[in-house]
Amino acid sequence: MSAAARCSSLHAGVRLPSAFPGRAVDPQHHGQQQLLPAQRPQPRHRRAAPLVAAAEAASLEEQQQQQQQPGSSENGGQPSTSGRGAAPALKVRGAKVVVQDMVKHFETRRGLFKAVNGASVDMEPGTITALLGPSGSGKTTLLRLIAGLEEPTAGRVFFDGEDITGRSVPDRDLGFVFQGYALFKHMTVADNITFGPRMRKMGLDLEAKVEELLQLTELEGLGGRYPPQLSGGQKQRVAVARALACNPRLLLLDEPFGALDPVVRKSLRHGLRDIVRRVGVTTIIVTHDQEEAWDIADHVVIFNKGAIEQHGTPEEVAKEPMSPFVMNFVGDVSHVPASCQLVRKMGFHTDKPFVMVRPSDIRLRTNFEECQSCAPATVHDKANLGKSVRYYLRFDDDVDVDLTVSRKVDEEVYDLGVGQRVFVQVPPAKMMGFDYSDIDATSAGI
Ligand SMILES: Nc1ncnc2c1ncn2[C@@H]1O[C@H](COP(=O)(O)OP(=O)(O)OP(=O)(O)O)[C@@H](O)[C@H]1O
Repeated sequence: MSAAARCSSLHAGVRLPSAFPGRAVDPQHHGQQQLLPAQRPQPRHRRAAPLVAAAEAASLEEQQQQQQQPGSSENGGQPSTSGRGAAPALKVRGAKVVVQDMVKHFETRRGLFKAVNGASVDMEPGTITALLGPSGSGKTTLLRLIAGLEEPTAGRVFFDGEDITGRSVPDRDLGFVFQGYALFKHMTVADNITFGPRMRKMGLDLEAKVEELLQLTELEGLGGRYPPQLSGGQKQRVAVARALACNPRLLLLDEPFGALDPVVRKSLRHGLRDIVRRVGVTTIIVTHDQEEAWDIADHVVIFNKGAIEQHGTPEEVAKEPMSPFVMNFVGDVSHVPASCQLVRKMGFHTDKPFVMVRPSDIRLRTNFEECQSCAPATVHDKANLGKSVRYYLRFDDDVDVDLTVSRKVDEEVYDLGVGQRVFVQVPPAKMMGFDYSDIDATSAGI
């Protein structure tokens, strides 16, 4: 198998199956809703990327299952999106990273500011962890603390059990990719890639290294170009190749796709996932894009006001949000008064004034006889969003809840008209009481 073929996931428009069966098609996140009318087929409850049609999700799932057959992984037992192994020279043993009680205070004119406030998280070797959270919640600061670019006020970082908190940046075996890529414009692609090994006098066969990395990142033939002669996606791949040139055991990416348009982003993130899996490097990515985090990461860490609100697999965090903040931050929710008909009918009790409901937890029926405990509502409006359809449901006490379904699901299952009566059920266990102060993401500081 040629290296070019190995990197096929980097081709724009090529869609690789997810390496994580069951996650990329999770109905709990950006979910598809359930409609259970009489004599209607039940929808397939799975999620691909938001608004991906159920048929596409089904075919993805089949591909994922094939990928997961015993013996299908050639990457040290790790799932591989391509079923192909890394070039041996590029393969590394990713570090196990443990962040313990990390605190960072910045001096500001208004006093000390707590940017990171007691963050603890473990990252297993070779895994991808996404740091997610609102702007200013401390994601980049934690990344910089792990890199050694900031000195912690308190807390420790361990690589493979070794305390590296006091080590300099070059002594940490890291690779970096930043949003702007920070490529050297006056150097060729090849020189950009070999910059690190040359500075560190690593004594590598630089020509061979460049070839391997150009192949891995599908940039063959572009080694002699200068950065201004590259597209945004190509620059991003050069940045990844350069970050991997010193065989890092931890790769840190801060909004690596931020400057790219959504189509290129999607294609590149699948390529990146494939590359880091094959190389085996432990990877931490800061992103604002939840779809990106869900698509690429084994673990997600949700930040709020400098603290970690929750971390776990994307499924865990989406299905079992542990706080109103996480439930509100991850995926779609509707906010309704705790005293409204829907909440009372479902028998949900809370001492909070509001309740969150995920559209993906809504069950609809068109026949009251089938669900006498349901809350009646009317389809108040229906919006065609291209690949999806949004229904606006109005309950009899004038409380509104909306839900979005893919066009295919709508055609095959929903097909409701404006003014139609529906009967709504939401499992009380899926509701969460909250006050607006619980979901306020304004930075705390001190
Ligand atoms: N050098 C600094 N001095 C003072 N405050 C800082 C410094 N660096 C970061 N901060 C503050 O710390 C908080 C966390 O910043 P950080 O960049 O980690 O947030 P973030 O979650 O990465 O945000 P974004 O998603 O917008 O990049 C912010 O309020 C920021 O203003």
